[in-house]
Amino acid sequence: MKNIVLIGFMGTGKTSTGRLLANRLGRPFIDTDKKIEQENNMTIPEMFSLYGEAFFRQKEREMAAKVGRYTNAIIATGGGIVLDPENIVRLRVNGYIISLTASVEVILERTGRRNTRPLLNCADREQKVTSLLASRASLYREAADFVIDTSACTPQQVTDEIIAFLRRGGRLRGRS
Ligand SMILES: Nc1ncnc2c1ncn2[C@@H]1O[C@H](COP(=O)(O)OP(=O)(O)O)[C@@H](O)[C@H]1O
Ligand SMILES: O=C(O)C1=C[C@@H](OP(=O)(O)O)[C@@H](O)[C@H](O)C1
Ligand SMILES: [Mg+2]
Repeated sequence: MKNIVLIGFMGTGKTSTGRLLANRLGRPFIDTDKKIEQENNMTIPEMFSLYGEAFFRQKEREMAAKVGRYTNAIIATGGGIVLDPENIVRLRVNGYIISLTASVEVILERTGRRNTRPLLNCADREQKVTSLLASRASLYREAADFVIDTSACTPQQVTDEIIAFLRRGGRLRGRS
């Protein structure tokens, strides 16, 4: 079976929805960030501060190539996976690409709880989210087989939508 690959901005719920979806479908769950941390024995904030963002992006590229060869898995990616179009090419070979979106307000609320995202470790988080989102929104949209706005949905409802998408045979039927 094809992988289900969740893409989207930080705080759209890729990690939590992916885990829930995998549990519900009884399929393996992989979070690329978590796997990068485990394989390098270092957290992402440590990686950014010790070696810089470019180092993390290289690890992320290698991880996209690796998990792109899996089958049957639910794969939650990091929000920057779309920055290299080759990552999407590799993830699409065996997978449906599902983009989760959310409003700036919701993203700020969800990412404000724990400070684990180095890119949002700044004075003006709202300005940062707004500008990063503006620069990435088209990348998420263009990569997606299906788009789900999670702003007013629980993770449970988002997984329901993904399961309905799969039951339709992964065919796009309008984007919500
Ligand atoms: N649909 C949702 N509704 C409410 N809270 C959510 C939803 N999805 C995720 N969250 C919460 O938002 C925070 C960020 O979610 P996470 O899954 O880590 O997002 P991502 O992996 O896309 O950055 C977590 O505290 C999580 O519990
Ligand atoms: O958007 C980004 O560039 C990033 C998103 C993070 O993952 P989440 O989207 O799961 O928060 C993590 O990969 C890293 O902090 C960089
Ligand atoms: Mg995540």
